[in-house]
Amino acid sequence: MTDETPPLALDIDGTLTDGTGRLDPRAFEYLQAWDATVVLATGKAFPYPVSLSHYLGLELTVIAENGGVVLADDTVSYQGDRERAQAAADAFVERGGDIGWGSFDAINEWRRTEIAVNRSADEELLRSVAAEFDLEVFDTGYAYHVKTPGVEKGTGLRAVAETLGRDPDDFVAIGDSENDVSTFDVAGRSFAVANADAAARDAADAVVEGSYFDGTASVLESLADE
Ligand SMILES: O=C(O)COP(=O)(O)O
Ligand SMILES: [Mg+2]
Repeated sequence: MTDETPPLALDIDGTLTDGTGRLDPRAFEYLQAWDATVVLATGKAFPYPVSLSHYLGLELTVIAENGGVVLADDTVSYQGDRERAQAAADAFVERGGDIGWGSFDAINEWRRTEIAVNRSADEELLRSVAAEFDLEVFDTGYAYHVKTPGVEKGTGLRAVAETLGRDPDDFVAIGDSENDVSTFDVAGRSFAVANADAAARDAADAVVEGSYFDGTASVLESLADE
């Protein structure tokens, strides 16, 4: 490795997981050995990336809820209107929609800034109700996220970089879906894994050959060889 190891901004679902949604065990090996900041940047609620960072032995530098929650250097900030998202979700259910996570909703229980809906839901109805509440819907391939427009992982990455005293351009981003497009725009270099959706593929500097963590591992290996 010639240059300094670059800091990473990594999506979780579809990027650190395998095709069945489970965390690829190699993620532990690669990320524990990474000699620079690793930011987990996810659509999942705050506790998920915090727990994962904790058990990876990483500093808690986290972007959760698609940029709704940002934690760096022991400072947390929240962006996005959960109450408005909740009102939209309630209206969606009133009109016959189903949030779809069952009776204990672990997906939204700790969510502070948006609402996530199972992809089995009626997408057309969800999008029209969200629009009535001036909210947008992101489809990550894992959930529909009913969120405040302008709240994005990329804005979160800018905030993290500033807190850490780094240039956002120093970061290498890897992801798989439309909620990673803003991260790709902010980071200096960006890679979509082969399972990525069209939005992520178009926004990335490069689309790698491997899917899921195979693709991510190939990027990390090539960065380590630079
Ligand atoms: O929670 C989701 O829908 C997707 O999560 P991700 O951003 O880590 O892929
Ligand atoms: Mg993803």
